[in-house]
Amino acid sequence: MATIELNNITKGFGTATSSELVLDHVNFVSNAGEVTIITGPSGSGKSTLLTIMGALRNPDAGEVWLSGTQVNQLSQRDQDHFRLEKIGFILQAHTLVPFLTVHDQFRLVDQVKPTGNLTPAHQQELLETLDIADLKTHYPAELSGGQSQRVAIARGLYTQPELILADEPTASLDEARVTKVCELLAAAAREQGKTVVIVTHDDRMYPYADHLYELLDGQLRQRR
Ligand SMILES: Nc1ncnc2c1ncn2[C@@H]1O[C@H](COP(=O)(O)OP(=O)(O)OP(=O)(O)O)[C@@H](O)[C@H]1O
Repeated sequence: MATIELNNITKGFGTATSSELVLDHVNFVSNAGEVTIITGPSGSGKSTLLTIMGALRNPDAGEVWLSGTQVNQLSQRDQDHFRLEKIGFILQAHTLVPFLTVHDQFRLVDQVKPTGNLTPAHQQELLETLDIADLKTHYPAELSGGQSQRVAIARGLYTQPELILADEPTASLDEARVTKVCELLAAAAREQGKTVVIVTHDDRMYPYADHLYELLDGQLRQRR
């Protein structure tokens, strides 16, 4: 069974009189243990596709199947619960809660999802790998773009989710840290059987992907 299966997804934005079709009958499959990268020009709909994949937004038509559940047919409440249990999002850095320290960003996760998260020792190991262990008492406004990004990555992996969906996770990172992040995401797929989908322009990430897709003119084409 595929972990992610999108069937004939369409999504448009616009008014009653004019609408732009961003996704035009898109099909996609990803399995446990795989890293998939989706690339494409700015504005081609990559983030829209990722948010549909993560049940953050519903398509206009088509089916979104995650781990055998058709999530776009669930109620809002059941979608929320599904996301919490199964999906780790690594979105842009501004998703950090501004009034919580780095440490408390994780405590908040513990409050909403009390089970299944990394043990304190594994959390510490993750923070050290990402070189953010010394930043626990800092607030998001006190972090650089790259530091915020690494906190968001750690928070996304902390819940040990079955599906990891990342939007431009390396945009503010230098070469060495890009390698670290890629190794972490690849290890989550290959060693822990997670399904990892990354939207990125960053060609430094491409070597880590099992499959590479390009989104262009509403169509998703497999490049590799
Ligand atoms: N909520 C929305 N309301 C109206 N239009 C939207 C909305 N979200 C996205 N769009 C439009 O859909 C198109 C695709 O946007 P999206 O952010 O998915 O592209 P992208 O490929 O991720 O771009 P980038 O690489 O620049 O982040 C754009 O034309 C955008 O203006």
